[in-house]
Amino acid sequence: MTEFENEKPWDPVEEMARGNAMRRDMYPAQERVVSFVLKKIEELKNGTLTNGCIFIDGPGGCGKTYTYRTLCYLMRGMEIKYKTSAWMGIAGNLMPDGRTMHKTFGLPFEMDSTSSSNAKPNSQTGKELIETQVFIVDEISMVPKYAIELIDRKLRELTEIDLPFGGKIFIIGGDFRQILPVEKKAGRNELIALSVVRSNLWENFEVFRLAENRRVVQNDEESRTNRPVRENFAQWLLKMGNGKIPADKEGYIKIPDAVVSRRDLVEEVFGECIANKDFDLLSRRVILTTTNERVHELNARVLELIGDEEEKIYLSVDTVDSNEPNTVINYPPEFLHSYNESGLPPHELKLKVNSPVILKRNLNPSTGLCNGTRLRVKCMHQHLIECEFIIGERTGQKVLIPRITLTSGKGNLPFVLHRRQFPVTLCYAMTINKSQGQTIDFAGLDLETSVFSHGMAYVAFSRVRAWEYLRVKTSEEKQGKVKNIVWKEVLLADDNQNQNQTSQNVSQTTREETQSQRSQEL
Ligand SMILES: Nc1ncnc2c1ncn2[C@@H]1O[C@H](COP(=O)(O)OP(=O)(O)OP(=O)(O)O)[C@@H](O)[C@H]1O
Repeated sequence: MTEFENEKPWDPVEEMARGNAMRRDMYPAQERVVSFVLKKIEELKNGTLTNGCIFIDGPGGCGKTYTYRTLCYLMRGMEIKYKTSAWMGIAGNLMPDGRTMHKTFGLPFEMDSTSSSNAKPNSQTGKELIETQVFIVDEISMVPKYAIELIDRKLRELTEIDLPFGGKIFIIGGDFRQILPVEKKAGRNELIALSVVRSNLWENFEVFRLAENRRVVQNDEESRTNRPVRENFAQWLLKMGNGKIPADKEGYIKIPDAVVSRRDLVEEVFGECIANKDFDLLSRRVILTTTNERVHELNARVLELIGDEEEKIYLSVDTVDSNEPNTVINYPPEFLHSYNESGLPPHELKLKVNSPVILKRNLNPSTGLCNGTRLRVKCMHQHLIECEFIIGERTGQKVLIPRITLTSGKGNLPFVLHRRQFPVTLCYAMTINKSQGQTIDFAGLDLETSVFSHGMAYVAFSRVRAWEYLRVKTSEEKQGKVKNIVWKEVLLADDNQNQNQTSQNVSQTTREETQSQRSQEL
């Protein structure tokens, strides 16, 4: 049920009370965002709004989602029509009525500067976009600027109002210390150019900063007793994200000794859970690594270690869709079955009861089944897999996963491959890129092969709430050090300024080292 469906399941008075209760608990920077948005809503209502663009900058855990949720409840109370979305379904799912941006704005899957949305004035999407007064878009660092520019053009066209985003209130939030838009084969300059901060629209956004990490210092007993250590972790993460931790000339930074793994990482992360058959604990632990090949290796190894649990192998049906009549001859089934790409489940899907799996497609975002949702296998049938949610509000809730037909990504093969399979893969391990937006109880970071892009190390370290939930495997050569790539051009001006102040203290060497790191990446 969304904002636009007839029978709203909420009562505006209750929602207003809920929003106000959350608002009372806000820290001052969050409150400033809410007051500003409410002022903009007043301007919108009395027809004086000329620019409703707002950016909420917040490192992970600083309460962006909490702020969006508060705003949504207040807007429900005020009967203001809003839409919440994110680039990835998993992030959209954390907000009330959250959807993917593709669904919300009718975006095409492949985009460039000339792309257009399929939302026509008379279509359902078009009508809803016209009616919407406030948009909230999360995880903005992953969004290519073309998407935002396309939305701006579409809203101007639909509303016939020549103001940014057609005179709507357009709130974006995120953290540019995190991974940037993913674009195959794009280098540093191209990725930076793709970022929303490089769009002409960027200058319209009023910037608000949230800087208190509320995830690491929650109001529970554990956080209260460990508060100084937790705060130290939050500050270290921020310094890492801003590129303020001194690095050696290859860009490697020292990490605290206590988190360095000196044993086999798989043993260290999963050994005890496997020995105790504690599958609940096990499924909430994940090893994060840099490449898909390494993910497959690690998943296979952990599955092997889990002794005699019931196992099933599901084989996919792979077919080719091409106008080229010889395709089937050129590409025999063995070749199709051997094909793997990150968006597809494998041909041979080997699962055990209690294995954690991750969804590869948005099956039903409104029920929490998004690309990136983590589940635990409970029962394996021939045509269905029974799973339960591992984390979040739905923990323990049961769901049935059917087989579906998935299609290979555009341009990856000279033809389109259709694979009929359960849309899941094992997730004892996942790539750091895939983990963006996930909260993980305990993470092993497999950084023997170093990270290769902006924000990867920061995303990996910031998935957990405290130092004690991390184990990091570094390379033999760089014992106790990990590579930290920070492209300062995408950070906001103040972060760079603070950085400059700090780096004056840190010494000239750091700057030279960063320069050398940059030239290496280029
Ligand atoms: N003012 C607040 N009062 C109480 N709890 C809060 C407040 N702000 C945030 N929190 C809690 O802190 C935790 C982190 O907040 P939240 O998920 O909103 O952060 P975030 O910035 O969206 O993080 P991420 O970018 O990693 O998703 C959540 O459990 C949230 O409920």
